Amino acid sequence: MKLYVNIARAVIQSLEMIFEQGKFADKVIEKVLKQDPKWGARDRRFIAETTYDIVRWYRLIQTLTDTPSNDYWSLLGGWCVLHDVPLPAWDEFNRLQPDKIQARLEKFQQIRRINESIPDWLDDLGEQELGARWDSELHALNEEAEVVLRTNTLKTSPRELKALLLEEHVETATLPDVPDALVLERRQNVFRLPAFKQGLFEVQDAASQLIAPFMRLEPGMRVVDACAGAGGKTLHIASLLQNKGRILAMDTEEWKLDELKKRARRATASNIETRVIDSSKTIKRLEKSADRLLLDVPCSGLGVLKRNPDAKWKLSTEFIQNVRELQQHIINDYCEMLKPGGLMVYSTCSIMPSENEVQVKKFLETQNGRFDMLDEAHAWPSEGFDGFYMALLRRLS
Ligand SMILES: C[S@@+](CC[C@H](N)C(=O)[O-])C[C@H]1O[C@@H](n2cnc3c(N)ncnc32)[C@H](O)[C@@H]1O
Repeated sequence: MKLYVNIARAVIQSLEMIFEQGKFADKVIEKVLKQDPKWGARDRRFIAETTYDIVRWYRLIQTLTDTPSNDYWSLLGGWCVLHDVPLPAWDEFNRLQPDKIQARLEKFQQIRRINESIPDWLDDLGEQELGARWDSELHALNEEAEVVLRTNTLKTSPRELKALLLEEHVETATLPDVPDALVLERRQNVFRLPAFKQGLFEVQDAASQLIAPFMRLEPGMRVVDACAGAGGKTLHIASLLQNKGRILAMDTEEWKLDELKKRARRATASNIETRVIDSSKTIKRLEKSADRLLLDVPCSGLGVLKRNPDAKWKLSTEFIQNVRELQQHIINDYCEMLKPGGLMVYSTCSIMPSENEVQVKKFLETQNGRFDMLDEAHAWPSEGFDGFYMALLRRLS
């Protein structure tokens, strides 16, 4: 493995955009990779994977190289040393001493927050909230995320899709507990495949694919997805309803709903209506209208650090506190859209109890017996996919 200067520059540029300009890692990679059409698949993979890896291990590499936090060349050099990539004799790497880096690795491996590369405050929070479980979950959150597809059952079956992808040289594996999921054997860009353009699948983590089936949907139902975003779960709901019944997809961000509409067209999901939430009146008008309600609320994202490792450097205690308040507001106000006897799912992609079971408990207490909980489940990062929480609640009156 040899490091070429234009590839190294692309990694440095990506790191600067993520750390200095606060941009999201996935968007940065997408933009940087468009810069040079001559880069082959290996170069592209190297730029993307190395950037993600340095973001993931930022604190560890910075400690080992003993450099200022914005010295991205030293971070890349440190990454090369740790991955046995020969350091080119470039001025940018002059100050690095590979032997020292290796020696410091042994020392700092003993300190979890450095070895697992996490800010002190976040390590404290995880420990406080999850106790002994935090150690294994934190470790798992540093693994690379799998690429998982969700078969669009409005157009094909997992079996047919698997065979078709194989013809396109994409090998996948099925998952026994997630019927529509296919896991890629080898990471690759699936958005270029004809099968994607034909709407035969969406990319959606296996844990995220547990949410829609948890809603106990039946074709013909009236469903409200109140925090629909760009519609990852809305489209899954549409598949499960077999295009029968109605889905109202809502969000405060219009641009996300616009993206949802595009995806729905590709998927031939014909029963989705979108509505922007611009005031509390939008919710009030829908009182007692839904058989099923999904509240996939905004959260810290602390269950999905495998795919968004930059979040651990951007989150703050203040943000998490604000998001907890928003979650309480959403569950208490939006629950009124449910018909008596209807079911709602409260879900997050966080593993922190303060955003999950604690929120649901607080909600049930304030509702004085109007709701009860029928079921609750966790998907843990240590089980191989993203971390999610889901609670199934019933409106009694
Ligand atoms: C976890 S994301 C939803 C992801 C989406 N359900 C999916 O599966 O792709 C939470 C969404 O809630 C939206 N949101 C934020 N504040 C909201 C509010 N007060 N009411 C409804 N949605 C809100 C955000 O714009 C974001 O799209």
